[in-house]
This record gives sequence, structure tokens and C-alpha cells, in this order.
Amino acid sequence: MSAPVLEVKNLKKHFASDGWLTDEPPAKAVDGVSFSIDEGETLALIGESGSGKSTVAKTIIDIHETTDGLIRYQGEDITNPIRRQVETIRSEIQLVFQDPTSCLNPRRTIRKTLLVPLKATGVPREEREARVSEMLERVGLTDEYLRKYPHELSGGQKQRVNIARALAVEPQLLLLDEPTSALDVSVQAKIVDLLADLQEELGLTYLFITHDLSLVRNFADETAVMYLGEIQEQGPTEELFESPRHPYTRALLSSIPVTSAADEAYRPESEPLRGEVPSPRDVPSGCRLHPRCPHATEDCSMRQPDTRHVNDVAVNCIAYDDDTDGFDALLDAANTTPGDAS
Ligand SMILES: Nc1ncnc2c1ncn2[C@@H]1O[C@H](COP(=O)(O)OP(=O)(O)OP(=O)(O)O)[C@@H](O)[C@H]1O
Repeated sequence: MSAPVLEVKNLKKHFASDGWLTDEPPAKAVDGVSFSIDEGETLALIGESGSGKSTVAKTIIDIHETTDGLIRYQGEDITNPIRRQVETIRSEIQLVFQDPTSCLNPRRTIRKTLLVPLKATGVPREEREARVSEMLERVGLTDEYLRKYPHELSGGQKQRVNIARALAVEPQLLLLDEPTSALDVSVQAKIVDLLADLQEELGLTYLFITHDLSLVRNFADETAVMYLGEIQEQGPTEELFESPRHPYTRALLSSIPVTSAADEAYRPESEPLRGEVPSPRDVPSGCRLHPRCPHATEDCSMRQPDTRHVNDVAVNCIAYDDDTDGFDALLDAANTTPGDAS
């Protein structure tokens, strides 16, 4: 069996304090994240704002230096890339950002925008114009857009151009960081459809970062749920949506707006979390969700959860009980005196 396209093991990215002469602790934006993605598959990384999703992507692509852990691309260690590896990363791994407007130079026509990566990667001059047209066509735009400037395009069209630019260097892996969140709802679905078509045509592998769970269910093979720098639950998307176990996943899923009977069927009982996400500079002891968790027991504040596997899903929760498929047994146990528990 071939190696996963991307493998991330116990990845950490801690940001030191901005100011000197301060003893502020580092921000543990990513604090021990592991996952892998096979060729042609999509892993969705979901979680509230500030959970560390973008930092994972930026560390993979070497915008941020890794604090600790391992990143492998096509089986090769690229954690602290040497020069040759930087070139590979720049051509084979592409990052697509959420805001299509800020990623496009307002003074460049779409043609010029798309020519830049072709020149940079040494595509012969005589082939470039044909490649630009081909890239535009792939993302559903015609040659009439070549002479236009970004301000003449809608948000969805700009994101199509961004995707075309990412595809210009024929990447294997796209890190899609909220690629639809700056777009109207009707346009979001079209961009997701386009990404799905491109994946099928070109055999691309995706890390799809989003806080919009409604986009994930039909799109991602696997889903990892991130909270305060850690993955809390991870597994096949269908299984995770059908039987969410972690209180954080359940709270996220219960907050998705219901638009169909199918949505309703997936919606777990509402278990709202208390309060706000703490600062990554002041991570709670034990399970980092415990101050907000409706199921937290005393134990949860004192020890780190171990990863447990329930079917194909990995769950990091002390309070979740696999035997009863719920939390009641543990809560009952927590309410008895220590010696009474069997
Ligand atoms: N350069 C940096 N210096 C210090 N702290 C940072 C830096 N970049 C990110 N952080 C902090 O790391 C945490 C995670 O941020 P990140 O942007 O990765 O989260 P996210 O889940 O992608 O959220 P969003 O969807 O809002 O982008 C946040 O608390 C953020 O303030």
C-alpha cells in the first residue's frame, strides 16, 4: 500500500509572546495534532474560530516553523524543509485562502495572474497561453475573463481564479482554508461542487478547513474536530455525523441550521457549551474542554483524556462511555462515593 499523501504526527505550533520583556506564556495554537490523508481523499478539519485550523495548514506549508512533531509528504519528512523540499512544497502543495479578493493583485488582469505561476515553474513560453485558457476552463470560466481585472469579477468568480492559479503548478495536495466562507451561500455550494469535480478529474488530495459543518458532510471522507489546538474526535465523516460522541462534536453538530429532514436526523440532542473558548496562552488542565463541557466530571479537570476507538472513530473524552454509548453511566459513577464504583 502506498504512503499517505500527507501525514502529520503530534504537530505542535506554539507562538511566543509578541513583546519582549514579558513572561506571557506561548500561545499553544496547535498542540499535538495527528492525522493522515490518502491520495484522492478529503480530510475536513472543523472547529470554532481560534481552534488552530489555519495554523495547522500554515505550518504544513512552512509559513510557520514547526515547534515539534513530524510532517510527511508522500512519505518524505518535510518538517523542517531543506531547499529542494521547499521547491516541492511550493509546487505540489497549494494553499487556497478564504478571501479571494485579498489574494488577487488588483492591478493584474486574470491572464497575467495566471501566467505568474507558469513562468515561475518554468513552463515554456509557447505553452503558457494554452495552459492559461485550459486552467480557466477547468474552473468553469471562459477566455472572456482573461482581460478582466479582479474588481470586475464576483466573489465566486474570484475564488475560481484563485483555484485556477493554485492548479497552475499541477499540485497533488490542496490545503483549502475556508475557501467558501467569504462567499454567498448560493455560491458556496457551487465552489464545493467545483472542488469535488476537480478532485475526481485530477485525483487531488484535500485538507478542507472550515467551521461550516453543513459543507463537510457530503464532501469529506474523513473529519477531524479541533478544539483549542487539539483534535477531539476523528473518523469517517458519515460515522462521525451519525454518531457524534465527543461533547464538543455534539455541540457543534447541534448548532447546524436544519434545512432538511436529513439534517434533522443527524442533529444530536442539543448540549450547549458554557462560556467562551479560553486563550491558547492559558489552556485548562486535564481535558481542555472541561470548563465548558456539560458532561465534565472532576476527573476531567485532572487528567488528559486517552484516545479511545469506537468503531472507526477516535474519541478523546473521559466522560464518554463506549458501553452505554453515552455519558450517564460515568456521571452516575461520578456521583457515587469513590469506593462504591464497581
Ligand atoms: N502569528 C500568531 N501569533 C500569535 N498567536 C497566533 C498567531 N497566529 C494564530 N495565533 C493564535 O492561535 C490560535 C489559533 O488560530 P488559527 O487562526 O489557527 O485558528 P482557526 O481555527 O483557523 O480560526 P479562524 O477560523 O478564526 O482562522 C488563535 O488563538 C490565534 O489568536
